[in-house]
Order: sequence, then C-alpha cells, then structure tokens
Amino acid sequence: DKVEITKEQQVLMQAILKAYERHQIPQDVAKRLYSAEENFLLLTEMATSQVQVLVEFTKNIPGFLSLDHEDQIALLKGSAVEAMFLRSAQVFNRKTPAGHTEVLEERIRKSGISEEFIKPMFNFYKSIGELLMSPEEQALLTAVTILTPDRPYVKDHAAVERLQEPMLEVLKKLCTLHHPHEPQYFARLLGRLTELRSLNHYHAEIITSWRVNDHKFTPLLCEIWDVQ
Ligand SMILES: CC(C)c1onc(-c2c(Cl)cccc2Cl)c1COc1ccc2cc(-c3cccc(C(=O)O)c3)sc2c1
Repeated sequence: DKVEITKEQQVLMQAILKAYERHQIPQDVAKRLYSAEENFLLLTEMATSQVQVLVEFTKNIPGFLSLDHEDQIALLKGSAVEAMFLRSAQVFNRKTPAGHTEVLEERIRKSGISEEFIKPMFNFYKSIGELLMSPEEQALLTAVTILTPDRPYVKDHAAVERLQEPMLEVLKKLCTLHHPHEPQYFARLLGRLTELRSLNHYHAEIITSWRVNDHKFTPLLCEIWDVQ
C-alpha cells in the first residue's frame, strides 16, 4: 500500500504548478496598489487613535480642565498636528526592532504626500532623534506644545500661560540635569517647537492635496482639522 505518484500525475502536477507560478500579478503592481491606498488608510487609523490618546493625555494636564471649555477645544485643535509630529517622531527614533520604524517611514513616504513635504518632515524626525530626549522631556515638551497660549481662537491667553510656565520651568531644570554638558540643550528643544509650527503649515497643504485626491478622513480627524 505504498503511495506512488504515477508518471502521468507527475506531468499533470508540473503543468498545474507552472501555470500557478506564472499567473501572479506583477510584484510592483501589487506593492504599489497595496502600499499607496493601504498606507493612507492605516495612517488615518493610527492618527485617529493618536488623537484619542492625545485628548486623554491633555485632560490629565493639571489645570487644563479648569480652563474655559472653548479654549480647551482651541488648544487641542491648534496643537493636534504638532503633538502628533512629536509622537510619530518618538516612534521613528525608538530603538524598536528595525522593521517597526522602517514600516512607519515606508508608510509615510508612500501615502500620497508630495516630496516637497516629505523632506522637511524627515528633517524634523532626524533633528528630534539627535536630541535623545528622555521620556520626561518628551512628555513635558508635548504638554508645553499643547499649552501654547497664542493658538487661534484662544480667549484667555493669560490662563494658558499660567499653566505653560511651570511646565517650561520644570523642562528647563530637566534639561540642565540630563544634559549638564550642553547648556544650549533647552534652547535647542524650544527651537524644535518653532520647527513644528512650520510643519503645521505644510500639513495643512498635505491635507488639502489628499482631499483633492478624494481621500477620506475619520469624523474625529475631520472635526479636529476642520475638514469636510
Ligand atoms: C490622517 C493620516 C493619513 C495622517 O495625516 N497626517 C498625518 C501626520 C503625519 Cl503623516 C506625520 C506627522 C503628523 C501627522 Cl498628523 C497622518 C498620520 O499621523 C500619525 C500621527 C501619529 C502617529 C503615531 C503613530 C504610532 C505608531 C506606532 C506606535 C505608536 C505609539 O504611540 O506607540 C504611535 S503612527 C502615527 C500617524
């Protein structure tokens, strides 16, 4: 009762296998189709959950919930993109298994963002990586970004400043403690906040070009970015 493949069965199997291997969609097409659309959708999903995380983080900033409610919204809307650039920068520069960060880089590079914006985005990621920020510095820098008094539509600037100031004080001290040989470190950190502002403008154009190409965002992103 030994199982034997007959000669004819061998021939039949070879023919089927050859046909199967020959009829696959060309790899570049598969990669291109799969990557552009799929990357945008995945990044949209990640940005949406990132906004949810950001709202929770912001609600836990001492004093934030006692700000005027409309100002709370204005601060969140005004800082969301910058906070997400900071977050995605941490992910980029995190020493996780190489595949992880490359995947994010690959997905952002192939999500329909035009080359003119990719450049400054990745320069920013690199400049954040070079700072080697501690988790405390990352958290405080994000809180300082959210508590920026001069966002559009903020009414009570002074109230926001009163929250941001102590954060800056602590951040300044941390920089001196963590980087004793770099007296300019705190200034370099604040320089990143200026760079973030310019990325805001690029981002508005990126959103517009996605919309022109009929890309859909989630309700939460539409609300926070005032689109649709
Ligand atoms: C709508 C979508 C297409 C979009 O539009 N503009 C941007 C954007 C892009 Cl491209 C770059 C910067 C800022 C924005 Cl806002 C995006 C995608 O934004 C994001 C935002 C944050 C994060 C955090 C991630 C991340 C991964 C792994 C782990 C973690 C983690 O927190 O552990 C986080 S991915 C991710 C994607």
